[in-house]
Amino acid sequence: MNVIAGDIGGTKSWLAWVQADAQATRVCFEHVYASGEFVSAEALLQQFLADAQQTLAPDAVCLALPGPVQADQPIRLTNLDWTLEHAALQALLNTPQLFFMNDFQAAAAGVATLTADDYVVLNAGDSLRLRSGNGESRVITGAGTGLGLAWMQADANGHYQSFATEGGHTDFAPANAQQERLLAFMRERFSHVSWERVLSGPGVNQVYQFCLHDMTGSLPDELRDRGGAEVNSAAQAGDPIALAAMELFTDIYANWVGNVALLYQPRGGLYLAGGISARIQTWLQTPRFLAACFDKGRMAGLVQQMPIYLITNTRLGLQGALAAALHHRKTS
Ligand SMILES: Nc1ncnc2c1ncn2[C@@H]1O[C@H](COP(=O)(O)OP(=O)(O)OP(=O)(O)O)[C@@H](O)[C@H]1O
Repeated sequence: MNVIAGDIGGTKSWLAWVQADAQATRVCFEHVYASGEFVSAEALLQQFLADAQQTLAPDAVCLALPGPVQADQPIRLTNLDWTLEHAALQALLNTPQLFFMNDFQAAAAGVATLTADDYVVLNAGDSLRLRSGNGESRVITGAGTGLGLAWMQADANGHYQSFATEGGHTDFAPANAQQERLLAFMRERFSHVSWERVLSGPGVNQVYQFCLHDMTGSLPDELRDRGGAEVNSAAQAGDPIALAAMELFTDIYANWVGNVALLYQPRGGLYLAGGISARIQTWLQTPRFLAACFDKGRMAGLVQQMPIYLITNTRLGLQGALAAALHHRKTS
């Protein structure tokens, strides 16, 4: 059968046309598009159909979307000015089955497709004692254009079902005096300061601006617009303000990961994904990351038991959307 799988993001959209049978899957065409170059999902998919040059109609299409997904309702994306209408897209794609799912729910579904080369261990936790993932709950979170979070629970057959959340939009909580100053700085700019406002590409820029203001007392216009990639490379080049910003970002990322560990107790694994995580691998492997992650007072020992993995395979969301489409076809 012919399947289109897509991982739609605020920055990039990754689409693939795949042929699958009971034995194997074969990628016929795959491409990563810059989301901002398209006015709508329709425009993006029209371009994809033209590029893929397939003659048959797809039997199923699964699109992973950044934002809350509710059946039978138009879907507004969180960090992209697109609204997706199920019926209109289904007609455009000429498919009998079009599924929408949350992007981190898809990333969660993609965890089952990973091999040992696709992730690194940040904290071994009790995974060896528990023989990792044997029916234990798992959770996946990560910073990209936004901050995603989904959790997974194994069913009676050992197949992990994934569940979306909008946890990235919960209230940011500062863990120390410096972070309290950051919160005050951000409250002047946003009516609601969520974890995503801090832990995302735009968030790296906010943290950098805060450090600039906090350390020098001024905020020159020419230094305001430094994106995640620019701040990260300036830090590596030794820029003291960018360095302070990346350290603060790493601490706050760790605080969030520690919170997620306490909320879900994911003894099957706490996975980090998202476009930023793999790109800041060196920061996540510094001792300060785990130190801040475990800094949970009387519950520090509990957080230490959770295995924490950094996923380095950037194709995760696409693989998850494809796995979900194939599983759905099999069970429907
Ligand atoms: N080297 C880097 N260091 C830190 N941040 C980076 C780096 N390169 C890119 N980014 C940030 O990563 C973000 C893009 O993340 P990602 O690739 O996950 O995009 P996306 O899949 O479109 O996002 P989402 O699914 O969250 O909407 C951008 O905001 C960018 O600023």
